[in-house]
Amino acid sequence: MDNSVSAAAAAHSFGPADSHLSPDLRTPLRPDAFALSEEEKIAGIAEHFHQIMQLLGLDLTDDSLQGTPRRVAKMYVQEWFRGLDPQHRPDVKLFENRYGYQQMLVEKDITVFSCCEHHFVPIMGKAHVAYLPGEHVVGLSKLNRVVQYYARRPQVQERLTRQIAEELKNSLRTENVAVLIEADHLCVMSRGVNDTSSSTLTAEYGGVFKEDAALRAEFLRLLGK
Ligand SMILES: Nc1nc2c(ncn2[C@@H]2O[C@H](COP(=O)(O)OP(=O)(O)OP(=O)(O)O)[C@@H](O)[C@H]2O)c(=O)[nH]1
Ligand SMILES: [Zn+2]
Repeated sequence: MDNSVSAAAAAHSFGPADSHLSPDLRTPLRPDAFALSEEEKIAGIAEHFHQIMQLLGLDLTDDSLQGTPRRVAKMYVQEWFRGLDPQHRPDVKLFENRYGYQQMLVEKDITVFSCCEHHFVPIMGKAHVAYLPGEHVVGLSKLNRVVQYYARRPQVQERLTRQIAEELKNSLRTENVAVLIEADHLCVMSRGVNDTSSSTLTAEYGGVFKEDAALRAEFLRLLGK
């Protein structure tokens, strides 16, 4: 590795990528993943995407195509893969449970827009998350933000599901968390096996959700499943 890159990586104030997650759940990132600035990443990706388009035989002087390499690069860095950067990790603040609410809270139909790490095409679907409040409750939007943060990375659905569950367990300070994701994979729909009707369901249950079949059934009933 180039010395200047490793020095910059070492200076990143967030430490090793995903160090707050169990090693088997971390997205595979190199130690120098954050050594380049956002603009340096965009410029580099645009250059490479320009090359891809050239190789496809496209005329990059065409008005409509000219801006595409930079458009794609910005989309990757600022939107599709913004969840790789720990600076975007949501700050999940807890509040004292003054309401004495002890039942399951479900946040359902959270939009999942992710990217298949095998083919770099979209994964689109819904996440449903639930937890049992103890002494603390969380601002509802933080549940959506946690889902979005981990979705905005190259992913497989199994890892995405477990990353969200582990983050919620840690930040909500309870094991009593459930995550269910139903999603369509464009790599299955638009190429290869070309199946437009199948979809993928994954679930992770912690604490009481893992032990209590009736609670899981109640979760699924609240989701209308
Ligand atoms: N487990 C898992 N597999 C996924 C996910 N997204 C895509 N895949 C699969 O990853 C596999 C990659 O397999 P390969 O055989 O290397 O790729 P491929 O030749 O493009 O496979 P086909 O899609 O069958 O044409 C495919 O079966 C994909 O359907 C995911 O989120 N989880
Ligand atoms: Zn794929």
